[in-house]
Amino acid sequence: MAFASPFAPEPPHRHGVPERTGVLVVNLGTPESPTAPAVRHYLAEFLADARVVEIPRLLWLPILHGIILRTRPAKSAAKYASIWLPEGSPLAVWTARQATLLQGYLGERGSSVVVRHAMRYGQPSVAHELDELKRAGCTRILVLPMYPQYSGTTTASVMDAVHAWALTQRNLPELRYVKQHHDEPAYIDALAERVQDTWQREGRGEHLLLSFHGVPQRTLELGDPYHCQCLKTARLLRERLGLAPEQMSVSFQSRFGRAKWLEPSTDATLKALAKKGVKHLQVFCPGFPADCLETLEEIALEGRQVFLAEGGQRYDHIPCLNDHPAWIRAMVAVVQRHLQGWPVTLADQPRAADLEAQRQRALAGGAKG
Ligand SMILES: C=CC1=C(C)c2cc3[nH]c(cc4nc(cc5[nH]c(cc1n2)c(C)c5CCC(=O)O)C(CCC(=O)O)=C4C)c(C)c3C=C
Ligand SMILES: [Fe+2]
Ligand SMILES: [Fe+2]
Repeated sequence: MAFASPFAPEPPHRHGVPERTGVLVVNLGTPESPTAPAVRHYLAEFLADARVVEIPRLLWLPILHGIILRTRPAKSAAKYASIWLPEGSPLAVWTARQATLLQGYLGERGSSVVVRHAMRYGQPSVAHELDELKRAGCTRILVLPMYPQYSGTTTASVMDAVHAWALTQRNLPELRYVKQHHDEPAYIDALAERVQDTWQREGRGEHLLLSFHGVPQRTLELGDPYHCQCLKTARLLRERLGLAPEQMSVSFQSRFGRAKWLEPSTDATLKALAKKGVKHLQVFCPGFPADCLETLEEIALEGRQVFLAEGGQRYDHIPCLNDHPAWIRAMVAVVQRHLQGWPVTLADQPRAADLEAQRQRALAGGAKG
């Protein structure tokens, strides 16, 4: 008698079908709507991940379900409502668009590379998108987390989700990961272009603040390289922009819970800069490839109020990389470096003049929103 197999059945072998390579762009995830129930559903999955909150489950789950998920969703939902786009959550809109553009730059569908995107928490799930890549004939898959700086709290959790899917597969694809790209020259170039775009439009501020998402201080003490990688990104960007050390600061935002998080906090830094007499401040978030709640609400809205209340006069939030062509080129560079050794046929390297046209075509054809 046959018993149920833990491994998914495979389609019959197909001979002569060209093998393809998949690229899976993965970001954090975001609620389906800016409502308390949707935010509760999202936070329940996100904050139950032991990579994210490193407290023994027996202690943490009662706090999560008994306190956090009863109080936080309504407050967070109001914040989400203040930044929601007609097409949906900014994080979802930008991530989908980035994947579409990356596909456009790597070659249109039908070339040997297939690009899809997934969310670590919520939809489209990592498992579903890996199934789709396999169904599309991908026998090799490169996973590209949208976290330039590696952290056990984020990047490793994306890897966990891939491994959980792999446990269900009989015929595994070859798997590779982009672990980090915090010092990739094309990423630093894209960050610099983003800042320079704002300098051209608004003039150069007196000071540039780089705000990265925070993590508990303890993760640094336990060997997480995140803090170090943030500082390296910041130094490379400062050198690339030709700024002196005293013209730029680094801070960490979005503290959660009572434990000590990385310092200095963005909030305290905004106050300190205003008190020191900085009148025109520009704030940028190099660790977030896509604008999201943490950049549009916490930095662009709340941060401005904090700075102006302490005596600052001009505050510019520099948008995240989003669909900036220099960022899509940087994604291409990162992917190409990681595809080495795999038999990939990319579309002919597009001429610079064709890139913008291709970008517009990709946007018109495929992007959500
Ligand atoms: C509870 C601990 C948290 C850790 C550790 C953490 C690390 C971390 N997060 C990002 C990127 C993003 N976080 C976002 C939202 C968000 N983050 C936490 C908590 C931790 N993050 C919460 C509770 C939330 C939800 C919003 C809220 O209720 O405040 C987002 C934005 C999501 C969106 O929908 O727009 C991003 C992106 C990184 C890079 C990181 C560690 C390096
Ligand atoms: Fe976060
Ligand atoms: Fe926040």
